[in-house]
Amino acid sequence: MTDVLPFIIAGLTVGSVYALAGSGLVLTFKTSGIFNFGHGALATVGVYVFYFMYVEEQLPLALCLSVSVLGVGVVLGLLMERLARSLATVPVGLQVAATVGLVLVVQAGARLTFGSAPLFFPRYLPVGTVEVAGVLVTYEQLVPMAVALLATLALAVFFRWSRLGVAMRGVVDDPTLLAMTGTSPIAVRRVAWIVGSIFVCLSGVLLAPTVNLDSMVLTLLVMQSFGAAAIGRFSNIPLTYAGGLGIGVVAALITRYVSGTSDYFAGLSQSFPFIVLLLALMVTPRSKLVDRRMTLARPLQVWRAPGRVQAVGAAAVLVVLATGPLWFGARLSSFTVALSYVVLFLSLGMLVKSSNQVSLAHVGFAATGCVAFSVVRVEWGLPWIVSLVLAALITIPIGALIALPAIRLSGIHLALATFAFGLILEVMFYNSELMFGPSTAGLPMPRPEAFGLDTDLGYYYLVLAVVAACTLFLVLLQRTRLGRLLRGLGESPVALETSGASVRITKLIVFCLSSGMAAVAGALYGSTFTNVGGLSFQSFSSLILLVLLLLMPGSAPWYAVIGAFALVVLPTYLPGGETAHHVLTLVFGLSIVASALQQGRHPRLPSWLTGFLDRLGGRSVQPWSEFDAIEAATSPDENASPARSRGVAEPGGIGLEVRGLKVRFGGHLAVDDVSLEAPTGRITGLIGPNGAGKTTTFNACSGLLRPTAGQIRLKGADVSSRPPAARARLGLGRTFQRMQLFDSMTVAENVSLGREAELAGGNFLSQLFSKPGDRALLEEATRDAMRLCGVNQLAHAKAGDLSTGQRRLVELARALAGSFDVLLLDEPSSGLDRVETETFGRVLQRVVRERGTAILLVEHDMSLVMDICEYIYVLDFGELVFEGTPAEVSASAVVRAAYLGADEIESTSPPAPAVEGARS
Ligand SMILES: Nc1ncnc2c1ncn2[C@@H]1O[C@H](COP(=O)(O)OP(=O)(O)OP(=O)(O)O)[C@@H](O)[C@H]1O
Repeated sequence: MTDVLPFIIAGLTVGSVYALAGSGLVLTFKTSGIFNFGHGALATVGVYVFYFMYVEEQLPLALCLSVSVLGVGVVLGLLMERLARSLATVPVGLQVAATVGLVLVVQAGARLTFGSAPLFFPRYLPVGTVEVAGVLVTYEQLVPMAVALLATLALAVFFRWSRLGVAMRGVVDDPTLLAMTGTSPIAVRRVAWIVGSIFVCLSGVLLAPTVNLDSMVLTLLVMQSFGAAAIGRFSNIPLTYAGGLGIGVVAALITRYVSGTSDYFAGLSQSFPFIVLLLALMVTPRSKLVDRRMTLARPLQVWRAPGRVQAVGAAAVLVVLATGPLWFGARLSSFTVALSYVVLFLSLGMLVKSSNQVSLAHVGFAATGCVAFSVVRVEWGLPWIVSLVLAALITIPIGALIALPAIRLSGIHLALATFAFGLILEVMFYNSELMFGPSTAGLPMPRPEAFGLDTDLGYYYLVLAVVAACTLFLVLLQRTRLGRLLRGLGESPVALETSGASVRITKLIVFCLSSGMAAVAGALYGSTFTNVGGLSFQSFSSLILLVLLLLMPGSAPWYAVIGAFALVVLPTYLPGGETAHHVLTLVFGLSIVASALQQGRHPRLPSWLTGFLDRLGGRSVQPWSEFDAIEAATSPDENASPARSRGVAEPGGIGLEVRGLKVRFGGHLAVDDVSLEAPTGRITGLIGPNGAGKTTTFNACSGLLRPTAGQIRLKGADVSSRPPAARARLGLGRTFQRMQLFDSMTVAENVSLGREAELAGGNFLSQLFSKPGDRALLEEATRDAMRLCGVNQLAHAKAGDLSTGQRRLVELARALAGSFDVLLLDEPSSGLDRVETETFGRVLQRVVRERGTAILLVEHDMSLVMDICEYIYVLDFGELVFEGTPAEVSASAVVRAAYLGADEIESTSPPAPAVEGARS
């Protein structure tokens, strides 16, 4: 025992620091919904301030501690709250990039101010020991333990008993409600950020004496607290504390008993917190890993130059690059490296820009590709180009491996999982025989020998050719079904899924393609040099790549070209060597933070220029903005056929059946034993006041949430355990109360994707390739659905530019383009005026009459409900309180009580004629 105890105590000490930092992280994530990848950078600021005051200025310890922990904590907390407010509405990639930007700013700022060499950090805690169970424990070990314990206890007490603490819990559950009680959610979050920043600064100052002062090392050490936060499911502070201690102790025991037993385990202790992070993300139920952001991001609208202009631009760039060696001089290899980075940026952009998924493991994929290439080329002796292709193919299964958590995870949790994967790969495997090996010489990366391609010049042209091929591949991919699915996935995965495409398959495919392309980049990069080692592929570089990717303007391949040259070539032209490099890093970091504060908007090109380029490229300016779009949008074409492929269903046949549905959110029963039917050829209403459980019922029917009990049957078959896409393919379509459109796509593309998602389905091949005849089918379905809803004249307008009423019609058209037998329409008329609503009602009646579709309609517009519904169910507080014909519902006192409240109904005499107009 006395042998193990010192390791346990050392583990508890480090674990206490993780616990402290992790608790600060959880506190801020819990209250703001923003996960701070720059958490370690905040600690680093505190530590440098402490160093400056204590070592350089030799000020009293108490003052140094107060300023570096409390003072810096308060200032950083205030700044972070401001940044977090802007991040609440930006896509997750930019959210991650902005907080990573903080790391770049702090790292570059520290190096510019204090130099690049690690600084000696003095021990400032009292020297002495106490004996515990026969083992001497130093004060330096005891103090972090005591501080972390006291801080966590104080936080728990604060949460439990103080008014502000209760408000902090409230701000997570319902910020609007909190605001109504007179407490400002912003003020509450500000306090949370201040407390979180103080915690992490404290953890940094406690950790610093155990390592030499280096901004990168310290930042990464504090990042180890992510594992503790994951154990606390990013929301539970006591569990995070326990997780931090547990990780610290197990890591120390690994150092004692495992690390020395094999080369493969040498990095196990260091990567253990990230292994815990990855495992916790994989085993935590998906429902617990919620996106805590208050407002969901809408994708940013970007102007794209017409195809012809882009082609001319591409040809011009190609000519410049092809003639470049005439003037590159000694920088030729930098340009070759930049070209390999173009491929790396393109591969990351495919994920982040196209499908809104964040990977922080891309440099790891590049490293894997590099190693695979070397093995195939050197050990198997295969030709260069074959080795390049095989490097991609070998890396793809690794991409698929990381895509497995990706399938479950989304948003910030996916970013965390890939971050952990990249770090584990680096720390545990880079130096093993499996990858680059223990020697610093690294792996041989021979170039092709023929045609002078082994010279620097020849190899440059070879890489240029591969880059051109990859770019062409990506451009063509955007025009394929998979390209459209990826855009849909990026903008509204829910819409894609409820239209019939299995987004799991789409995610898997894109991860595989993207990792394969990153492998190509790694091999191209490696062959630029004769030998390459793991140091060239530090996983932290993946974070910088993300920052650059999101800073760069334009669509593929422009952002990749600009990003690669800004990262690799630009520094070679700047005077000042290392200093210039740090200044550039500082600029990148500050720019991404500034961009986040601007909600990710890049400065727009002047409209005269975009107009000129549009005309030059032959892009006709769409008339939709000039004519009265609303009028056009509400003139359904009576001749349009309600497109469908399943034939007309018999009226009164079995459509949707809900049996004994119960949905519980925590302690709240949102839907309580609801049973209803929506037969074919009928519009069935589902009404009830706000919060009655209507949308929850829809979500349970379409498979977006798992009910606590009950059964959903579609056309007689039990679909309760089927995922949303499978239900859609079986004939269940829907629209959403909070509209789910593909905002950067045109109306025609939106509507068409409604049907194409169904054709793509849940099969790899059908997601990758269209069948002959699909195109004609799509065109017909799209045209008919748009004409039916009167949005055909808006066909080329971007969905994101339309009014709410027009967007509702586009969403309906998208649902009608699908071949659904049952349609769930969630408040489809909200945003339409009276005339539009009546027209809308006629469209629905026509669809039901001519297609035999079953429609279940949730509506607050009672005149529309009474006009078009044949049968109505009424929900109140999750329970079905009435059902009947419109006349029976109008006459029902129970229904009026539900809408007006029981007290009011008693005093309303005689009973009101109808619930008409009852709106919430
Ligand atoms: N994800 C969730 N987590 C916790 N509670 C939820 C969640 N979704 C809904 N609720 C709660 O369930 C209840 C029913 O909500 P639901 O959105 O289904 O009502 P609704 O009838 O559609 O209301 P509205 O007419 O305002 O759309 C409400 O009390 C709501 O706050």
